[in-house]
Amino acid sequence: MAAKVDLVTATDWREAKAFLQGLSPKQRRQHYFTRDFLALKSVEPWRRAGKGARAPPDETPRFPPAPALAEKLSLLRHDITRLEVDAIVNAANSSLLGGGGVDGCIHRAAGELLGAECRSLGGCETGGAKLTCGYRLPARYVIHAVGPVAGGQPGPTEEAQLESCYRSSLRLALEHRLRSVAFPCISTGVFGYPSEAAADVVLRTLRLWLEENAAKVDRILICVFLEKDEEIYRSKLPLYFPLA
Ligand SMILES: NC(=O)c1ccc[n+]([C@H]2O[C@H](COP(=O)([O-])OP(=O)(O)OC[C@H]3O[C@@H](n4cnc5c(N)ncnc54)[C@H](O)[C@@H]3O)[C@@H](O)[C@H]2O)c1
Repeated sequence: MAAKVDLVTATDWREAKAFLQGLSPKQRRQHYFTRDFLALKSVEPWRRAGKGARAPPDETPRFPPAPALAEKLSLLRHDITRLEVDAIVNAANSSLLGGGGVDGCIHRAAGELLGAECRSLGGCETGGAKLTCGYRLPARYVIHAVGPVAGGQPGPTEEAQLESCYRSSLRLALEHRLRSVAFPCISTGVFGYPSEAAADVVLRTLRLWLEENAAKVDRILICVFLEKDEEIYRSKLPLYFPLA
């Protein structure tokens, strides 16, 4: 077992990462930045939470019902830094050196060691993703994904880059045998990707990905922050993950 590390004062991210990776889930809880975390078992799968959701009356489902896939997906409105999952995805920028928005929240909650490990990564291209330890987060890992800067007018390139963020993040999760991954609404804040258009890209991507990989994960969580995003996803989920 690696030597005990104080995550508040430690300066060596490699030592801290090795220490955390050697801890049981129960032991890790002593190092969280918050006591107010949300355990995965407290988050309902869409198969149950979506019972009352209705698609817009003039729209028809784009995929057939797939209850088994709806068991692997969750929608929740929460602060992503408080989710106790294998990985949370960060809406980063190509420097990976932090910033504002959800990026700022994640770096503040994880602590200085997250920035130290990010500095060792040498940035990340748009549409790509890189993995770090979660440090003081309840999430074991952070997957830093770089979304497109859409500035309100996404074209085919930005749409493909947004899809690539999700696929790259999920590929990393499988490579590291992570079974629960929470996504924020990547690119829909400062990067200006319209929320409705982004939700269509996200839900189509997650539906197709889960059709191929459902057995390899326990849960994919869409973690929105704004009420408007919760409403958008609740109205679009029945189009991509119809329950009957
Ligand atoms: N000055 C800066 O460098 C600066 C300023 C603002 C944002 N940013 C960030 O914004 C850029 C990425 O843009 P983006 O639109 O992909 O990201 P974003 O602007 O963080 O928005 C992405 C989504 O995350 C949501 N969000 C914010 N906080 C949380 C939270 N605690 N939990 C869950 N969701 C949350 C937010 O409402 C939005 O729906 C990056 O540069 C990143 O650093 C940077």
